[in-house]
Amino acid sequence: MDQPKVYAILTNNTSTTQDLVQELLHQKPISQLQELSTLNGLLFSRSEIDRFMDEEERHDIKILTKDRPQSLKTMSSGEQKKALLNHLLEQNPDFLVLINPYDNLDVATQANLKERLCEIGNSRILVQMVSRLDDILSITTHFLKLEGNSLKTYTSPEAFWSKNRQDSVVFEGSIPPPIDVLECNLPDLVVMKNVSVSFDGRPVLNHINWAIKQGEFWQLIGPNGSGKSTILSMITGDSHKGYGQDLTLFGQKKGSGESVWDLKQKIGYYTPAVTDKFRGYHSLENMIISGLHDSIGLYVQPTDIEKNLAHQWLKLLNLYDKREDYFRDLSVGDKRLVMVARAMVKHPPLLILDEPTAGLDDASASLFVALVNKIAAESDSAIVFVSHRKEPQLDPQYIFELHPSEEGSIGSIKQ
Ligand SMILES: Nc1ncnc2c1ncn2[C@@H]1O[C@H](COP(=O)(O)OP(=O)(O)OP(=O)(O)O)[C@@H](O)[C@H]1O
Repeated sequence: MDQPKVYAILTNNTSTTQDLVQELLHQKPISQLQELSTLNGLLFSRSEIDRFMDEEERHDIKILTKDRPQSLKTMSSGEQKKALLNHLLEQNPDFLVLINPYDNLDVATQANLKERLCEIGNSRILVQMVSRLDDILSITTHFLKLEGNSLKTYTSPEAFWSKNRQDSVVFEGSIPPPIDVLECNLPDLVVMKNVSVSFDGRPVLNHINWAIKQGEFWQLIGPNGSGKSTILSMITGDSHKGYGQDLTLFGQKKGSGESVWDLKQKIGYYTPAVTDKFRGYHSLENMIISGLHDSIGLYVQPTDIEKNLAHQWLKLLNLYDKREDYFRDLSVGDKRLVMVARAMVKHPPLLILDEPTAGLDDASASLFVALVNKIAAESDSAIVFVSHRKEPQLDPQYIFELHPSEEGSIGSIKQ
C-alpha cells in the first residue's frame, strides 16, 4: 500500500479554519485536497473535547471515558486528548483533521502524541491544521497555508519553510503606569510550605515549598496532570484545597478569615478561556477601562484619566487606531494582547498567565511573549507564566518545575 498523504496546513490569525474544517468533514470538493471529497473524516480538536465534556455533563453519560471512573472534566489535557483519539480511531475514519493537537500538552506528552500520530499516519491520511511551525510532523508530505479563506500551495517543502520562518519582535514605548498604586508592601506575595493535595485519595502535590516575592518573574512548568492548575487555583482562592494548608497569600494565612474579593483585587489573571466571556459589543477602549472596574462590560462613564490610560496601552499595543472597534472583531492574537493589558492596567501585585499562548500562531506568540517580558522588566508586578511549550523568547528569572511521582508531584526551582 502507498504511504497515505500527510498534509500540513499552516494557519494564522486570519485563517478561516472552522469553515475549511466543515468543508472537509462534509466532503465538499476542495481542489488542493481533492482526494478527501469522497472520504470520511473525523475531527481531533480542543473544541471536540469541550463538546464531549459538555455532553457528558449535561446528560450524565460517559462517552470518551466509558472505561474509566474519572470524569472527562477532571482529567489532565493529555488524558483528555488520549481519550478523544482512541474514541475517533474506534470509528475507523479514512482521515483525521487535527487542529493544533499539541496545545496545552507538556513536552513529554507532545512527543508521545507526535509519535502516535506518525504511526497512525502510516495507515491513514492526516490533515494537520497548525499555527506553530514546530508542530508540523516530520512525516508531512504536503505543505499548504490557509490565509483568510484561500488555501495556498508551495512549489516544494523548502519553499514552504523558507517563506514562513519568523523573526523576533520588539514593542516600542513603555508600560503605562497605574492611576493608583496598589499598596502591597510585603516582600512575599505567596508562601507555600509543605503543601500537599490529594483528590479522592490520589496524591497530586507532595510537600510543595514555593515563595513568590514582589516583582519576580516565574515560569511554572510540569507535565500534564502534575498539578499546575491545582496550585494556581489555591493561589486565586478558587479551590478549597488551600484550607488546612500552610499557605499565606498577600500576608494572610489561608483560613484566617481572608476575603476572596480582597484576594482577587491583588491578582490579574488571564487564561485564553476568559476571552470567551467578552462576546458582547465592547470597544477596545472600554475593554481596557473595564479592567480598572473588574467588570465584564463598562457600566459607568469613564473619566478622562481612565480614557487616557486606555489610549496609552492601545498605543503600546499598536491598536490605538482600532480603539473604537469591537473587541469581538479582533484577531485571536490581538485579543490576547488586549486581555493582558486589561489584566495589567491596575498593575496588580501578581499577574498570572495560564497557558496564554495556546492556539496562537508563531507571529502572535512572539508578540505576546515580547509584551510579557516587557511587563516583567518595567513593572513591579510579579508574574507567573504557565506554559508547556518552550517559548524561545520568554525570559523568566526563575522556573518552578513539578515532577510527578506516585506520592504526588514534588517541586524544584531553577534560576
Ligand atoms: N476536581 C478534581 N477531582 C478529581 N481529580 C482532579 C480534580 N482536579 C484535578 N484532578 C486531578 O489532579 C491531577 C492534577 O490536575 P491539574 O489540572 O492540576 O494538572 P495540570 O498540571 O494543570 O494539568 P494540565 O497541564 O493538563 O492542565 C490530574 O491527574 C487531575 O486528573
